[in-house]
Amino acid sequence: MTVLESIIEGVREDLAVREAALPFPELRERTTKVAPPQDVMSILRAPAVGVIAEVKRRSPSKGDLATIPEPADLAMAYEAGGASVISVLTEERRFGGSLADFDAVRAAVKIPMLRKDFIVSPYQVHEARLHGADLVLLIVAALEQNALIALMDRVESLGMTALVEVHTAEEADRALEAGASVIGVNARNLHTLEIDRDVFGRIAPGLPFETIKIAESGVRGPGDLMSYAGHGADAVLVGEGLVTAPDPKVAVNKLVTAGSHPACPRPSR
Ligand SMILES: O=C(O)c1ccccc1NCC(=O)[C@H](O)[C@H](O)COP(=O)(O)O
Repeated sequence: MTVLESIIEGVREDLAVREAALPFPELRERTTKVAPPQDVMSILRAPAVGVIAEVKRRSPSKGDLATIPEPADLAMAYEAGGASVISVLTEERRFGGSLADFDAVRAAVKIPMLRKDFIVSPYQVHEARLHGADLVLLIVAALEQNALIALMDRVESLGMTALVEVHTAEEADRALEAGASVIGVNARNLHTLEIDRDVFGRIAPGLPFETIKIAESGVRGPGDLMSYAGHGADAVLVGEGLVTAPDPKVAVNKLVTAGSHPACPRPSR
């Protein structure tokens, strides 16, 4: 079993417990009463290379990264530093995240939020909306094509934006066939956990110019952002490099400053 398969096994077990506690029809009903999501596309289309700053306590590849006793404080630092979007990992077993973290951050920041999890069921999409998500991650490697299409439809029908994650050219083709308008190219292979920062440069230039392109993982400083920008990134998604920084607000701001610097290559759109 690969790392991704084992994560998903745990996700399905935890999901069954939540579904038993709050049946889907009741969840769906509650979702209709939440304030509408923000327009993430216009934010991601801004001329500067944006920063999606992630709340990430630990990971299968690195173990414990940061304790993050108050996710809201970290998220407010990210927002003050100029982040465009906050990503909160809600997977509990491997990443130490939760929907309670998501709620705490949602209550503290105004900018759009991404639910970062291993989404395999419409139930999780409605949960994301109920908790105030604007953007939902869908990982192509974790989904059959029909499921990917159905989950994208579900995300969009709730007014949210799907960030469709790929790691190979074949997965990028599947994302495009499914109609993805925001594609994240993850440098991390979720089966082996190896990071290859060159993957973005191999895949992103082949995507349609109107597709929003997000470079995920392995950003440790402005140099990595500039390099991804050179291959057409509209935004970078950063976890470890921010949660382990001595001052996350300063660390985000260095990336944001690099992304808006005149010397930073801009997406050709
Ligand atoms: O981070 C991991 O080890 C990991 C392992 C298996 C599946 C997903 C994983 N991470 C999710 C992410 O893609 C990252 O949290 C995100 O792209 C930020 O990466 P980084 O800046 O390198 O922390």
